[in-house]
Amino acid sequence: MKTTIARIAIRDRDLGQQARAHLDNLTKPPGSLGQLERLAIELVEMTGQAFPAVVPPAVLVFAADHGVAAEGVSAFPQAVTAQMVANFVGGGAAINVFARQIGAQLEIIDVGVASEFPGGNIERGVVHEKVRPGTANFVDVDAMSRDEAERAIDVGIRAANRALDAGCNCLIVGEMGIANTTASSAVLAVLTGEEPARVVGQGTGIPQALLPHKQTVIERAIAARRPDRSDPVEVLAKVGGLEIGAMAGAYLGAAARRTPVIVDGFIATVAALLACRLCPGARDFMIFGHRSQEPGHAVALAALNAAPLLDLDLRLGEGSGAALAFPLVASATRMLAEMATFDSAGIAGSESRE
Ligand SMILES: O=C(O)c1ccc[n+]([C@@H]2O[C@H](COP(=O)([O-])O)[C@@H](O)[C@H]2O)c1
Ligand SMILES: Cc1cc2nc[nH]c2cc1C
Repeated sequence: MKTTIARIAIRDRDLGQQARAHLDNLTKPPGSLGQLERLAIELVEMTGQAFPAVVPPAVLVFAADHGVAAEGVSAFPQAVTAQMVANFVGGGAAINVFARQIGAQLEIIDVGVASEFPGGNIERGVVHEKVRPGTANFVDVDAMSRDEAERAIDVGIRAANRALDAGCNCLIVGEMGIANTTASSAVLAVLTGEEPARVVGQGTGIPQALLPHKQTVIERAIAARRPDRSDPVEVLAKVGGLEIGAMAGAYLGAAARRTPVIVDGFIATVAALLACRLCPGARDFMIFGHRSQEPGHAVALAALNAAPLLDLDLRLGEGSGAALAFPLVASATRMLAEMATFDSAGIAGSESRE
């Protein structure tokens, strides 16, 4: 982790200025492509390329279980994590559909699934990087040890490096883990100092009436574990999750290689906040794909000063919202590279008006 963080450089603002000038020469009123223009400049600054490439993208989905599921905080049983991993391998989940649509390489990483995969161990189709078979119930004991938290982050760094070594130019990072909205809310409450009441939500769809119970579970855990909010690895170890750590690692890995990464929904954004607390410079390489319906997402986005590209009422996870945002990111790069300039198209610019 330390060597990866040490490699994270700042954005190339000078090249961004040149991209601004180029954008203003393209055949459109200056600024008329709005946020897409800002996105294009950000991509230039991130990659250090005047004409950045984001294809092909890679989707990384980190799966893990959570001991806190035993508190009855999810609408679904823990076994669904392993069952959904089997579904990812079979190609039938939403992220499979969207990854195929955008021509993405898709990798599923088991960083801590607790239950057996249906039909036995899945040898092919899953990268086996299990740090431990699920976290412990953090109401009673720490979710994991500090060493395990660091190993989970390293799993994510390795996954990012594999995708980039394979020639992918943009990362889309997602997760699967029953009860991970409880862990994410706990991490977010600690990192931001917000009341758990402000960051708790229905996750997979628990009834409104169960929200006070979920909130109490988070409050009890934070009171018992007392994580030091200035130590992100400790927060992850005490009240976090293995896939949350791995996602944070993947963002660090992308940033270290100047590669844009599209952040998905609530859990993914809490992991992004964790990565930024480990290394503030990682923020410069993040694009926020969508605004999740989970109420804590707004808190996490505000903590990162982030404005997502889409708002589609999603609350799925898996990287689905980030994958849906990818075509916009690709459009920004194609606008830069393929649009004609006023000169090349023989069109009068606004400055030639009498
Ligand atoms: O990405 C989101 O914003 C999001 C919001 C709510 C739920 N999820 C997904 O639902 C699971 C966690 O929900 P829960 O209720 O089991 O904590 C996990 O697999 C996530 O991928 C994801
Ligand atoms: C079916 C199902 C699919 C998911 N994908 C991400 N989280 C999920 C949670 C459930 C329950």
